[in-house]
Amino acid sequence: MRVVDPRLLRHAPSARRFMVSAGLLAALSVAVTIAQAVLFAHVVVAAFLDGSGVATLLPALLAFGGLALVRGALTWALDSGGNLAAQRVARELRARVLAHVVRTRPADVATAEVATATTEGTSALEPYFARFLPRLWLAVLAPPTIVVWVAVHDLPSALVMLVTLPLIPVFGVLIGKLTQARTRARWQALSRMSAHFLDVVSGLTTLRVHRRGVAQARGIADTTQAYRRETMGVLRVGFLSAFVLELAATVGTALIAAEIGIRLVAGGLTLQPALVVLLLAPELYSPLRAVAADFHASADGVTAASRLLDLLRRRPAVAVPQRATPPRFGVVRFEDVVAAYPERGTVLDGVNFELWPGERVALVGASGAGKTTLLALLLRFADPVAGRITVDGVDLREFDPREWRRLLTWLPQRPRLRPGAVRDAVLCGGGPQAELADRLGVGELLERAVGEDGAGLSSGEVSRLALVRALGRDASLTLLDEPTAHLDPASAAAVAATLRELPGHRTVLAATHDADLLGVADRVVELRDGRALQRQRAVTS
Ligand SMILES: Nc1ncnc2c1ncn2[C@@H]1O[C@H](COP(=O)(O)OP(=O)(O)OP(=O)(O)O)[C@@H](O)[C@H]1O
Repeated sequence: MRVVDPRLLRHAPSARRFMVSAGLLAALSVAVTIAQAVLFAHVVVAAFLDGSGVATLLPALLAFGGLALVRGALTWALDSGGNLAAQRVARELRARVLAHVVRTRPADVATAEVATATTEGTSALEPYFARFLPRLWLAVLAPPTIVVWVAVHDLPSALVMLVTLPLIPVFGVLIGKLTQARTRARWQALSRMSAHFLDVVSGLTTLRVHRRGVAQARGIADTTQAYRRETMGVLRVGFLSAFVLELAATVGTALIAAEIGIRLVAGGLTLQPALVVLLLAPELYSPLRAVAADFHASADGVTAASRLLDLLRRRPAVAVPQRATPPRFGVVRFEDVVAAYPERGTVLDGVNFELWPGERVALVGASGAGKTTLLALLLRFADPVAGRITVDGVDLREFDPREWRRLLTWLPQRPRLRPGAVRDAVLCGGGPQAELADRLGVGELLERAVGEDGAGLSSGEVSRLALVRALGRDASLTLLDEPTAHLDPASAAAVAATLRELPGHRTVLAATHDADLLGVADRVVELRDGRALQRQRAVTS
C-alpha cells in the first residue's frame, strides 16, 4: 500500500499545498531539535564542568526557551494545518466525486457506496492529515539529518544508530501488512452494514406490513457485530504495534546510551558531544515510532481516499464526447438497436423504428419486453451495445448527455418528488401547469408539503403530480413510462385528454397499455422478442 496516493495530490489542490508546507515545517522542526540538543549540552557542560554562572549562561538559556517555543509552535502549526487540510481535501474530493457521479452516472456505483465514501470515508482523512502526514515528513527528514550530524561529530555513535534504526521500519512493515488486511476487511464490513441498513430503511413500510421487522433487526445486529469485530481487530493490531515499536525504540536508545557511557568512562569521548548524542537518540527513533504506530490511521485515510478516488475512475454509463455536437431535436431513428444488461443478457435485439417530430407514439409490450430499457436509451442512461439511435442523422452518442436531456421531459415508472413544498417539487409557478394540476385533480395538493419518498401523499397523487411536472415543461420529447398505471379511470381519461391537447410541436413516446392513451396515439410500436414488431395505426376515437 502506498502511504501517499499520488492521485490524492493530483485531485485535491489542498493536499498538494499541505504536503509542501508540512515538509518545510518538519524540516524546520528537525533543525530546531538539533539546535536545542546542542544548546542544552553546552549549558550543562558550561554550568557543571566550567562553573559558569547564570548571568553568563542567560543568553543560551533564553535561546533554549525560544527554541522550545518555536518547536511547540511548529507542532501546533503541523497539527492544526493538518486538520484544516483534511477538511479542505474532504470538501474538494466530495465535491469532485459527487459531481462525477451525478454527471456521468457510472453504471456500477451503488448509492450506499457513494454515501459511505463521501461521509464516513472523508472523516478518516482527518487523522491521516493531522497526525500521519506530519509525522511521515518528520520520519523522512529527522533520522537521516540526525545520523549525518552525529556522524560528523561522533562516528561510532552514528554507526550504532545505523544498525539499530532499521528495527523500527522492519517491525513497522510487518505490522503494516497485518493492519492493511484488517483495515480493508473493516471497510468492507462498514460498506456491507451501510448497504444493508439503507435497504432496510427504504423498505421499512413493506417490512412492517409483512411483519418482517424483527427478523431484519436481527440481520442488522449481525452486520453490526461483524463491523464491531473488524474494528476491534484493527484496534488490537494498533495496541500491539504501539507496544512492539516502543520496545524497539527503547532498546535502540539503551544501546546508544550504553555505548556512549562506556566510551565516556574509558575517556574516549568528552561530555558535550556525548550529551548531544544522548539527547538526539530518542529524537531519532520517536518520529519513526510515531509514524509506524499511526500506520493504522494512515491505512484508514489512504483506504478512504483511494475509495473516493476510485469512484472518480469509474467509467460513465454512457459515452461523453470530448467535443460534443450541440443537440437539436428532429427525427429520432432506432437503427438495429441492441440493448443488454450484464446479468440478464440481450433485452432489445435489433430494434428499428422512427419517431417523427410532433408524433404521439404508444410503446406496448409484455412486462419485461424492454419498454423501460428503450426509454432509458433515449434518456442516455445507457447506450446501445450495438446499432445506433440518431436524431436527424446524428448519433445520440455525439451529444453531451446532459445537453441532450435538456430537450426531454420524463415521467419514470416510480416517480419521486423532492421533499418540501409540493409546488416547488413539481416546479409549478402557476399558469398552464397549475391548470394541468387542477385538471388532473391535484391542484389543491400544490399548497401541501411532501416528505421523504413521497410521505404524506398517496402513490397515485405522487404519480399525477409527477405527470404535471413532466407535461408542464415545454420539452421537445416527452417520455412517459406507464403514466396511468396508478390512476383511476377518470384520472386516466384526464391524462389522455391532456396528451391530446399538447401543442403540436411536442413529441410524445409513452410506454402504456391504457386503452385511453392508445386512443390518443398516432402510432403504436410493440416490442416483442426484443424487436419493434408492430407498427400499426391506432384506432383514434
Ligand atoms: N438494471 C437491470 N439489470 C438487469 N436486468 C434488468 C435491469 N433492468 C431491467 N432488466 C431486465 O430487462 C428486461 C426488460 O426490462 P424493462 O424494465 O425494460 O421491461 P418493461 O417492458 O419496461 O417491463 P414492465 O412493463 O414490467 O415495466 C427485464 O427482463 C428485466 O428483468
